[in-house]
This record gives sequence, structure tokens and C-alpha cells, in this order.
Amino acid sequence: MADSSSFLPPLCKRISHKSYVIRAMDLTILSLVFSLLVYRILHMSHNDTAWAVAFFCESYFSFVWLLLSSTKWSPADHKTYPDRLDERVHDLPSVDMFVTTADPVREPPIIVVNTVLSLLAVNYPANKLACYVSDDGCSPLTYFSLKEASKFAKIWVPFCKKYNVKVRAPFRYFLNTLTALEDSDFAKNWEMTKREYEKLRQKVEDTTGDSHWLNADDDFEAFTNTKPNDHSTIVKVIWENKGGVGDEKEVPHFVYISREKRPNYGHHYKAGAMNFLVRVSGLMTNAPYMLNVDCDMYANEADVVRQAMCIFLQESMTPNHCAFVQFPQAFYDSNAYEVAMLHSYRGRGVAGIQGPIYEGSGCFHTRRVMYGLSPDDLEVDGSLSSAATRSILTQESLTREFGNSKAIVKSVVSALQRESNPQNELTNSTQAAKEVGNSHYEYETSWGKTIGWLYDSIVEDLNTSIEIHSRGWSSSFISSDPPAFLGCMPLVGLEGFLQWRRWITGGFEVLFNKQSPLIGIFHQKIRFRQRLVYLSSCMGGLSSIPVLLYCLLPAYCILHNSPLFPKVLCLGTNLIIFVGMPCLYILWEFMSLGVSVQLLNVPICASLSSIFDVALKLLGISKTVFIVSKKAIPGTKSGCQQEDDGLNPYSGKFEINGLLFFLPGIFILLVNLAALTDFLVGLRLWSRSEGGGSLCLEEACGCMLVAMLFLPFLKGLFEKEDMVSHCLFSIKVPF
Ligand SMILES: O=c1ccn([C@@H]2O[C@H](COP(=O)(O)OP(=O)(O)O[C@H]3O[C@H](CO)[C@@H](O)[C@H](O)[C@H]3O)[C@@H](O)[C@H]2O)c(=O)[nH]1
Ligand SMILES: [Mn+2]
Repeated sequence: MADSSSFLPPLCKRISHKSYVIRAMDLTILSLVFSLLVYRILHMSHNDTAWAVAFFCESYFSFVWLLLSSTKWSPADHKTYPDRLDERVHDLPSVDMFVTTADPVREPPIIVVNTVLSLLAVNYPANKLACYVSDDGCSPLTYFSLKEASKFAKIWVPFCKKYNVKVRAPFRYFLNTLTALEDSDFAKNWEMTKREYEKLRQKVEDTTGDSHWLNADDDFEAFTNTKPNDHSTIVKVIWENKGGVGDEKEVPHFVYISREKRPNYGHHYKAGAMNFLVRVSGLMTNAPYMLNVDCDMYANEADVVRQAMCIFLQESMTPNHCAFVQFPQAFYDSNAYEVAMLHSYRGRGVAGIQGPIYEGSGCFHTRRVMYGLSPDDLEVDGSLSSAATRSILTQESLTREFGNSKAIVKSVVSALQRESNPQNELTNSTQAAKEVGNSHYEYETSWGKTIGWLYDSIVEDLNTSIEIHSRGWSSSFISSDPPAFLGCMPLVGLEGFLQWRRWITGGFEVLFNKQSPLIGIFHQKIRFRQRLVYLSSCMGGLSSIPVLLYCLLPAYCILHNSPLFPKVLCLGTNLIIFVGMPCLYILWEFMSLGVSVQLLNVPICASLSSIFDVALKLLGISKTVFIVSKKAIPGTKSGCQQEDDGLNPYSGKFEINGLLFFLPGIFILLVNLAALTDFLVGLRLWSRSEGGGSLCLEEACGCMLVAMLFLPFLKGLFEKEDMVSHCLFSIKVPF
């Protein structure tokens, strides 16, 4: 496929972002905290509990800082040259695009529709693309909306390609208005397309209000008497691009699927849905590459598939095997900017080691890697080695690993051998596709264990990513500007809290399961620093305990009149070295990213409840569940921050939950304020008596710092508005 002539310019370039200034700062802070630790050890016997607790917390923080410095030691990303693709590659590879949705209420169908339209319209030959939507909600409304979207796609896709539209999700594109300068042909088409989109939007909205009439339509028969957690498999080919040649007017294949669900069967949430998508697409189109996006993550860059191909096709010429290409997660909600920045910060750092972590969305995977291959199974030219052929390609082992569908085994063999699939009609595979959607299909196979998306954790992305890197694969990171994918993030209120809690709980689950970065140090092929990155992702939630203790320590010391910081140096130097410098440096880092320090409050509170969740799971008392985040298009009726619609499963519980979750923050604040008051009273008495007792000035400064960070909790307590969201993001630190 790719022309390997070495004199042609490359399709991509790796760009290193390492900075010696940042490295020097990181090392300085490390040496400071280490010297503090040494001091604490030397003076341990003279001091009390507070001293020991401080030593424990600071040891933990030093370890975290070490992990962080290691992560960002050599940041890198890739720049791609999609314009060079056509002259280098004569036959572009096919790509199967997967969208997952799970709940028509929390994920309004119009959002799914926009994501799908943006994918169908990407700048790539339509006969090389297929879009599959998995609906875990088994919703006739979602299916109806997608059917309507496929009709609109016949107008939308040619329009985007003809006028080289940049943003191909209609709800975003039509936010801009026409300028008077636009030529009349374009203006006419624009008006017409906008009108059609409005009709589609209206239809979806009307049906959301009243979907009963759907029951009368034969095509919706499969949805009658179904419940989201109790129904048979549904596979519907919505649109088939028969005889497609890659023309600009063509719309790629488009398929709707919903796997079987039964009340007493575990279905493994998104990971289970992804594995079903892999199987169905394997039967129908069997593309060597698979793009995976969450239902709210639309393609914001028309060239995104071409960009990813630049990496895969360039990499295939070198022995450096790239298993997946990850684009950073970015969001169109303004309040998610901070999380996006943190994502991209970590993404670039780890991209300079073995490659970015798979983030669950905006990622192109290689089908063969998902089928369990290791780099060792391949020859230099990418074909299966003879040893791998003997061990993997036997009928017996294939059936054991992939399940007893003959059609699946056949498609797996052709995927592993990189044979292109014979063109046949998609509808011929519908029956086989339904079979592999049965709840018991994966029973005693390797799906979710070593093949496909892995189970065992609600953060299937982290889990799966570790497995891939452990086999010795690398991955690549492309941070393009504008962002390649944009989604929605419910950062405010309880919703945001629940999302953080899922991530942190999932991280803990990974720490204790087979994929744990603590296991296999000597026999796995994951690089040491990469392992450290995973370790910090998994144990991020543990920080809440030392943070909580540390935030209470200055107050404890004031109340007990015991020292928290070394008294060897004079007060000013003490403060500058041990409190001022690290704080200023961290602040500077946050501010240079545009991130508010109070962002830290959410994970702290969320992780305390995650620790509780995981403890219950380990004790076998409860199971962790995947609560789908609520998504919305800003300014619409289905807004993320909408009033309670009564459909939210947590409605009614909100106030109590909100207060319980944020109790640690309020507690910290009140204790620190009490200690500060005590200090001020003490100060007055001291100035009167002039002598006796020591002054806890450093500790008081510590108390003030903590109180400032947690101040929004106080405001939240006294103001009537939603306390939770107030605590989280509405107030920035007064620095
Ligand atoms: O039973 C389920 C649950 C979820 N989903 C889908 O999974 C995606 C992610 O769910 P969301 O609620 O948006 O979670 P986020 O926290 O925003 O997602 C991030 O974190 C998840 C792990 O917690 C990853 O799965 C996601 O890809 C990643 O973007 C959505 O498309 C859902 O429809 C399913 O298909 N089936
Ligand atoms: Mn999401």
C-alpha cells in the first residue's frame, strides 16, 4: 500500500518538547522535599505524632512528585502531513468507526446524530469507511434518529466535501451565520442544508416527546416489549454504500446494533459494547483500523482519519510498531477546559516514553492488536511469523479464543493475515452478527480477558491500554490545533463528581487486578517509566488520605502547640523554602496551563468515596457500576446544567448526597478557621505577657493557605445556590 521510497518527505514527524528549565525546577523541588524528609527522620524521636504523620504525608507527596517528574521529563507528540498521503499511498486502508451510546435520556439522540454525521463526512474515501453505532439503551428513539440522520447525510456529506467544510457536526457548523461575501451558489446550498438540518432536529425533538407512534412502524418491531436490560440482539443496516467507489457524494456504510441483555447477565458496560462492535464490524467490513469515539465526541477536524493514517502508514515502514493513535480529549463546554489541559499535559509527557495512554475516545486502534497479537508475532514486513501462524491460526485455538461462530473465526483469520475482505452485501451478515451478540457468546472465550477491550474495571480504557503496552507495542499522540475531537463534560455538580468517582474507583480496580502496573515488572515489555505513569493513574485517588491529613496538620499543631516545620532556619527562610517555593512553582505550572488550583478539590472529595467503593468491592459487599455521564448541547433544552427533569436516577437524593460528598472539604475548612482563631487569640495573650510559649507562625501560614483553597465551601454553605457546583468551579483562587 505505502510507497517505501526513502527520498520522499515523511508522513509524520515526532516533535520533542523537553525543557531544561522545567527539569531543573523539578529536580530542585525534589531535592527540597527529600531534604525535608531527611530532617524529619533525624528529628523523629524528639517530636510527637504530628511529626510522624507529616513524615508519612511528605513521603507520599515526594513519591507522587517523583512519578510526575518522570512523566513529564521528555514530552513529545507527532506532527502529521496529511497532504502528502495521496502521493505516498495509492490505496488507503479501510477504517471502521465505532460510536457507543447507552441511554437516550442522559445522551440525547441529537448528540449521537451529530457525532455520527461528523464521522460520515470526514475527508476520506467513503467506500473505505463504515460507521457502527452500539446502543446499550436499546432505544427505538435513538434508532429512529439515526435513520433520519442517514437521510440527511445524503445532503450533508456532499455539502461538506464540496465546500471543504471545516467542522462537520451540523449543530456546531450552523452556529456561524453566512457573511454577505459568500458566493450565491454556496449561500443557496448553505440555506437549504441548514433548513434540512433544522427539520431533522425538530423531528428528533418531537419524537423525543412522543415516540408511541414508532410502535406502529414494522421497522421498529424488534423494539417492542424490550427493556434496556432485557432484550434480544438487534442489528440493523441503516445504510449500505453498495458499489461505492469513494465518490464525494457517497455516504459510508452505517449500521445500528444493540447486543442482547438479560437481567442476570453481566454485560461489562462500554467494554462489552466495544467487543460486540469489533465482532459485528469484523463480519461486515473487517477494516484493519478502528476508530472509537464516545457518542458526544464529534470529529472537529475533517482530516482526522488521514492524520491517523499518516502515523500508521509511516510506522509500518519502520520496525517501531504503533498499536494505536490517540488524539487528546477536548471539550466544547468552557468549564471543561481545565481537564482538557491536564489530559493533554499528561498525554504529551507519556507520549515521549512508550506512547500515550488510551483514553477511551478519539483513538484509532489496530484490529490485529485488539485480536491479541504482540510485536513478536510479526515479521519485519508485518506478516504473521511462522511460529505465530502455527500457534494462533489453528481452528481449535481460534474457536477457544474467539468463540464458536465460524464466520467470526474466518474474519479473524483474514484480519490477522491482512487479507482484504471480499466485498459482499452487509445484510448477508446480519444473522451471523446477531449470533455474536448473544449474552452467552463470550462465555469461556478470551473476549475481555486478552482479546478486545478488557473487563475487570469500569475504566476499560486504562485497563486495555496497559495490556497493549505490556505486550511491547507503542502508541502515538497527535495534538492538533484545532482539536480533532470535541465532546461534552459534566464538570459541574453531582454529575461531575460521579464522573471523577468512576475514574478514580476504576483506577483502584486496575491497581488490584491482573493488569496492575505493579505486576510483571520482569517479564512484561512495558517500559519502566511507562509503568510509573500507569501507577500514578491508578493510585491517583489514594492521595486524598495524605492530602486530608496534611490539610489538618497545621491546625492540629497550632492547637497542640507543636512544631510542624523544621525550626533550624529562621522563619522567613523556612517559609520560602518549604512552603513558598513548591507552592509557587506548582501554582505557576497550573497557571501556565490556565488551570485553577481549586480543580484539586473535586478529585480529593471524589476519591475519598472511591476508596470506600473499592473497599466494599474487595470485601465482596458491592459491585462498582458505570453511571453514564449526562451530555448536552449548550443552550438547548437538554442542557447539562438543566433543571432536574425527574428522569435523573439521583433526583431527590441530591442535597444529602452533595453534602455528604463535600463533607471532608467543609470539615477541613472549619478546623483550619478554628485553629486560626485560636492562633490570633494566643497572639494577643502572648503580646501581653511578652514571653513564654512558642509562636506557630509557619503553621498559621499553612492554615491560611488551606483555608484559602477551601474557602468556596464556606461561601457555598451560606449561599442558597447549588453548593456543590459552587464549590467546584465557579470561584478561582484569589492569587
Ligand atoms: O454500559 C455502558 C456505559 C457506557 N457506554 C458508553 O461509554 C461512553 C463513555 O461514557 P461517559 O459516561 O461519557 O463516560 P466519560 O467519563 O465521559 O468517559 C471517559 O471515561 C470512560 C471510562 O470511565 C471511557 O469509557 C470513555 O471512553 C472516556 O471518554 C459513552 O459513549 C457511553 O454511551 C456504553 O456504551 N455502555
Ligand atoms: Mn463522556
